[in-house]
Amino acid sequence: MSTSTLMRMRSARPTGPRLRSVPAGLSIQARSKTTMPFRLPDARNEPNPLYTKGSPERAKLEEALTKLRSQLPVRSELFFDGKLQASSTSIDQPLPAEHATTFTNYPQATEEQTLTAIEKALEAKQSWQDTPFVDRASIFLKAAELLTTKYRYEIIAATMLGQGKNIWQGEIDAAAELADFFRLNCNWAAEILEKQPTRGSDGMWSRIDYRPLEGFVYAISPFNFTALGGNLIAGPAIMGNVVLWKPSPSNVYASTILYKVLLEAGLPPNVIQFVTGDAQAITDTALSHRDFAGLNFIGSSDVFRSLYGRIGQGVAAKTYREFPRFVAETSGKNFHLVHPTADISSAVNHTIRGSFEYQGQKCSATSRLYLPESKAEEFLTQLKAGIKEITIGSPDKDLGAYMGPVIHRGSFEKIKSIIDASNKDPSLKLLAGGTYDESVGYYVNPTVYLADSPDHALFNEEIFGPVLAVHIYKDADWSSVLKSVDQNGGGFALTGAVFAKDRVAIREAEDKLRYSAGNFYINCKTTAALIGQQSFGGARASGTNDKAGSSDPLRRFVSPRLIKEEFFGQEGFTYPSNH
Ligand SMILES: NC(=O)c1ccc[n+]([C@@H]2O[C@H](COP(=O)([O-])OP(=O)(O)OC[C@H]3O[C@@H](n4cnc5c(N)ncnc54)[C@H](O)[C@@H]3O)[C@@H](O)[C@H]2O)c1
Ligand SMILES: N[C@@H](CCC=O)C(=O)O
Repeated sequence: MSTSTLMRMRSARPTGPRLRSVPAGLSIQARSKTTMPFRLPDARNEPNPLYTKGSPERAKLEEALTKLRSQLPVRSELFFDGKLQASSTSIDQPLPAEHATTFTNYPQATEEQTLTAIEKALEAKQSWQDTPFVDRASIFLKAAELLTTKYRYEIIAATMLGQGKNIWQGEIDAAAELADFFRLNCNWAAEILEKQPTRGSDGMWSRIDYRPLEGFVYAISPFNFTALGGNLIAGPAIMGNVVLWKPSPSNVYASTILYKVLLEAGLPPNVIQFVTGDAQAITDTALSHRDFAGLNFIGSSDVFRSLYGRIGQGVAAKTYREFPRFVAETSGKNFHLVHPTADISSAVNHTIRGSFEYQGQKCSATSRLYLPESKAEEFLTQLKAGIKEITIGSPDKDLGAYMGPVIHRGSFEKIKSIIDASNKDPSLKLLAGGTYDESVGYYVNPTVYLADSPDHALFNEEIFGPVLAVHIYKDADWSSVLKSVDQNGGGFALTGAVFAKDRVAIREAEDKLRYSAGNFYINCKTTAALIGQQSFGGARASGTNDKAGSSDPLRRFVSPRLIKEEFFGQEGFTYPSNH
């Protein structure tokens, strides 16, 4: 064998670590059609106007609310195959604040329509995945701009009336968080596309082609955040996937606006199919399809369990071409654990917000509170005083109200039955609320029970309403209360917070509660993770913990292909050691 042949052979094998220089996060080459490097706008969070009385933003929002009121009931859409679709049946969503008024009616897709939507999405797949990343990203960046300008007040108003949110809750959800998701998903996608092998050898180049999944992604969104539907579709779509989106029946109208904004921003109509109607029927059709490739779900754990089981059966029966991916963020039973050294008034304020903002209808809402005996009276006195200041009212007729209605009759009935049973339970002491009023809308007063036992059902069932369970522990029992916090919570592990000044106590809580919450907060409430700063998700029964608000879930919706290319021909097949 000639010397030159040996040298070439060696050069085709790894010669040790060698870092290729990757331009610091800037130069993303789209897979096709464009070779221009580009830089995405820096990741940022949308600023929130304050909406104080008399401010220009408040005036614009009031105008949008008045206009929306005058149009009720508004029509939600069924949109697939590039156009609005007719439907022979539709369902009414009452206004949560006034159940006698219909907020919207939304069409119900037939099985045939759902199938057509899937087929049309699959037809659009090739051209969407061939669309350069720069163009896909640009559509979502433009949609964020439209949402925060032209459509800001319209979509906030829709979220306020349809979901029963006050101004602040509407703003942080439907304008800010939604725009953050559209913008930051572009940055996260870029982060993934840039992840390329950094070790190389002379004579060859290895690279990764981040392929979208081969089939379609099925996105199912919950009622409580307009932004979450936007995130469930945006992540997979920016990575080049086509998506069948089934919005929540209790968030159809705001989701319709969101969808139309994407079309206006230039999204080809068949990339995301907007299919409304019966959850089980649409899901049956989607999960029976050979091209079902991934589920992006946010909702309750029980629904996810049934979907997981159903997909498992499909996998066992070889229904699908590929093993479907799932990303699912589900329920919580979230705790505030207060140490004797805590700043009590701060912990009280955080607890009021965590438990009662948006009527406790955040997956992250605080619903378990653990107080040390030495500070319990001080804490509870302040808590009760704070609750007395809480105002409740219609999102648009009483703009100053802190709380509004819960979402629908099903939710109201569930909370009401828990309150009725708790009011009669001798092992519970009612500290605040315990009342509700459905004469006009689905209103539940902020409610607090003190429980004899930390094992009571109130510490273990997700209520999804403004009901807080309190347990008082002896100061000396800090270690055993940590155990109780971990072991209760209904098997969920979404969010939790410790309030303390003592660093040793904080360290102990952080260590002992390592698996009790996917988002663990120190001296701040369990709600309000800020996209891009606090990625979000829980394990155990709270979901797959893929951390919404980061690049992680996007990685689930790509199927990387490793490409290795050699630059020299192979001359001979024997090894040097053969000679
Ligand atoms: N962890 C998170 O990030 C997060 C965020 C928001 C909400 N949530 C959870 O979501 C729940 C509240 O939202 P919700 O009331 O809309 O939840 P839900 O589970 O009732 O519904 C969620 C979605 O699933 C659909 N669905 C319901 N039954 C179905 C079935 N049998 N088959 C297929 N789809 C079905 C609904 O139509 C909706 O689109 C709470 O449990 C809350 O904790 C979690
Ligand atoms: N990410 C939100 C909760 C979303 C669930 O409802 C929060 O952190 O409060």
